[in-house]
Amino acid sequence: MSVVHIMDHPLIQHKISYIRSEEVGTKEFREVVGEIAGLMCFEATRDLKLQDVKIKTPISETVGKELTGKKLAVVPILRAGLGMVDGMLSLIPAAKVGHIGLYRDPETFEPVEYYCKLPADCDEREVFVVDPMLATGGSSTAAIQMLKEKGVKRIRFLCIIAAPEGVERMQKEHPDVDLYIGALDERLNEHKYIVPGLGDAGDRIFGTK
Ligand SMILES: O=P(O)(O)OC[C@H]1O[C@H](OP(=O)(O)OP(=O)(O)O)[C@H](O)[C@@H]1O
Ligand SMILES: O=c1cc[nH]c(=O)[nH]1
Ligand SMILES: [Mg+2]
Repeated sequence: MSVVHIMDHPLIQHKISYIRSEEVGTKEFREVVGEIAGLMCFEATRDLKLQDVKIKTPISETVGKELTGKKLAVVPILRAGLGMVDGMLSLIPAAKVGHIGLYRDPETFEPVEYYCKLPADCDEREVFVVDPMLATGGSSTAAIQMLKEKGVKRIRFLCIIAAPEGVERMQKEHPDVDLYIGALDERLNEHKYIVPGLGDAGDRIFGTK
């Protein structure tokens, strides 16, 4: 069964409360989403593997630590996931970036695929899938399935707000994918929006409504 990490860092909680407000405009919303993504990246990379490295400082020789193991990739689910990419890359700048385009059909709530471009060696990388919202779980489970079909073996999923329904579906369909969740909300409404949530993350990041 996957591990569900709910972020308890005060800065993450504070920033999430801030962007929930309908009074926060596009510029600030986008900036703070990026900041939250950076802080969540810090938490989601805690278990990356290290190896010893010899270093000569201006004072003496010593042994330090450096990252080892698989290379990394960040894969945003378009559009809203794009808002998390720069924050992730500010901590893991050598990561490659793939894109998966999905939108949720407003009638059926099923994900519709419209784009997929991944690093050629993505099957050799640890992949961080990012999307601010995990609602029914349709989009994230589909994106992760697409990555698995390309041979990706180690996947983590990061979202800023999740509904219990989405978490349950992710754990059922992808029990090998650990979840990093900024805040776990109450439920979905009749339109499958997260309550209390923050509205439509893509529209708020790009100012399309
Ligand atoms: O868990 P689900 O029920 O699938 O809902 C979550 C999805 O819905 C939103 O995307 P949306 O379809 O609004 O596309 P957008 O990012 O282009 O706005 C969100 O960014 C997720 O991708
Ligand atoms: O609450 C929700 C649900 C799906 N997508 C969003 O952007 N927000
Ligand atoms: Mg949207």
